[in-house]
Amino acid sequence: MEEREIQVGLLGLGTVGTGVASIIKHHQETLSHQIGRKIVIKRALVKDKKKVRESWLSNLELTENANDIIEDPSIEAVIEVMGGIEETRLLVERALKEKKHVITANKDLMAEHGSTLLQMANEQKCDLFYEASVAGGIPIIRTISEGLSADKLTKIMGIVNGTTNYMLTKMSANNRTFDDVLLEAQELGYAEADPTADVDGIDAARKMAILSSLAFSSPVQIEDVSVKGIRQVSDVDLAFCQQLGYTMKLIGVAQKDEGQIEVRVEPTLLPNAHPLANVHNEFNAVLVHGEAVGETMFYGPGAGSLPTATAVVSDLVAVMKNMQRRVNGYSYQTPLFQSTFKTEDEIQSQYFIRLHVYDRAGTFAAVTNLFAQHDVSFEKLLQLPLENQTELAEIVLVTHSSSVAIIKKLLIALNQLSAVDKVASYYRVEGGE
Ligand SMILES: NC(=O)C1=CN([C@@H]2O[C@H](COP(=O)(O)OP(=O)(O)OC[C@H]3O[C@@H](n4cnc5c(N)ncnc54)[C@H](OP(=O)(O)O)[C@@H]3O)[C@@H](O)[C@H]2O)C=CC1
Ligand SMILES: N[C@@H](CC=O)C(=O)O
Repeated sequence: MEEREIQVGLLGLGTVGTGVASIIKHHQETLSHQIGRKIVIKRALVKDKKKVRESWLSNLELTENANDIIEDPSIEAVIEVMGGIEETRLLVERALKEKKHVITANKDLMAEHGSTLLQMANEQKCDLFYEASVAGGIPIIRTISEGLSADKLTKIMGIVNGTTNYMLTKMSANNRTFDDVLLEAQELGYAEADPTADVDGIDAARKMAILSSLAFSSPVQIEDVSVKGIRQVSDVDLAFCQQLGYTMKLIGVAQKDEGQIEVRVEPTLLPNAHPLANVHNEFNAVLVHGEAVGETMFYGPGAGSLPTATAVVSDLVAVMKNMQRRVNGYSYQTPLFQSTFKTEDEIQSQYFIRLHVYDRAGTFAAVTNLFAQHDVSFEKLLQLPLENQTELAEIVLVTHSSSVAIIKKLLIALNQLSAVDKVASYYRVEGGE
């Protein structure tokens, strides 16, 4: 090994791993200019060495045995881009015990085991950085933990999953089907190996747990996040959204109010003029609100090989700068305060509600009476015959802000009303009042 080299081990050489290798190869000059050392990938762990890979990767030494990286004393930093939780956790723990710095893009791992791993890294005087785990190429973790560290953050609201944003964009603008656009997002390398986590909102929920833990200095677990994915979003919902002047996005919201936290992820309607309504395809954006700074917004590609790899390699640069200063082991702040979580009675929200009703005299009056009984007022409204049906019609409305608990009671009562066939769908509306 040349004296001015740093040897790193790659755990994984898929979409992100290949991007990391590419950046290290093509940006070597810029990187070594910053850190004074050349970065060399000593070895990459893969599942299947025989798999056909891009020809320029043929110089990389591949292994199917993680020990070849974890137990190699010449490797000073390990980049984990293989995904998964349990097997990966053991590898990361072993790497830290071997006093190797770790960089990971794995939000599943960090949302589940982040605090334990960070504590371990701290004890071992090793860095554990995870910028790529949230919002791909947007440096949002460093922004929250360093750039805005002087402020008291009160709200984070964002699009933090590239796959579902890509899907909703294509479904809304091009009338494409869910399965068709999901396949395309997989082919483009945006989706997880198992895309269930993307479409069911779990990936976004993990990212919101990571962001809110940092922003509010409180431990937020995945179980604390209320989650709904985009599976049930229909072309009819998207068409009504457009008619009423809204855009549907999978939105993550985390807010802290008088010590109480609320974190959720769900398909949400935004007025078309809302900044997040204009974030399309695989792009992500995060609005961060602080008491002193007011509102800030961060935008960029949320998934994909090179954007994500940029975050990973920037973490490696941070590790190497810390090595030069001998200050490794203090990766971002660790949660300090315990918080309580808000109940549905304490959360106020607007809702879009679509009903299938029996098309007869008195139906509309029965529906509006029920809204009045629950003290829920509404403004926007469409009432249309239901396609291919003689006896059913569709009522679409947007409520004014009400407590979520009351809206839920109203939805149950609507389902029981004889004038109503069913509540066809309902979504939260953000930024509308
Ligand atoms: N794709 C993206 O846009 C983003 C991904 N991430 C995260 O980055 C990580 C990697 O994602 P991505 O690159 O898309 O995943 P891929 O599925 O494309 O790549 C995974 C790589 O890890 C290897 N691997 C997987 N499991 C094992 C195992 N048990 N033993 C040895 N090698 C293994 C695979 O080997 P082989 O090549 O032989 O199959 C492959 O090289 C995940 O945690 C993901 O959530 C984060 C932000 C964005
Ligand atoms: N599957 C994820 C990849 C990046 O985290 C996404 O689509 O956002």
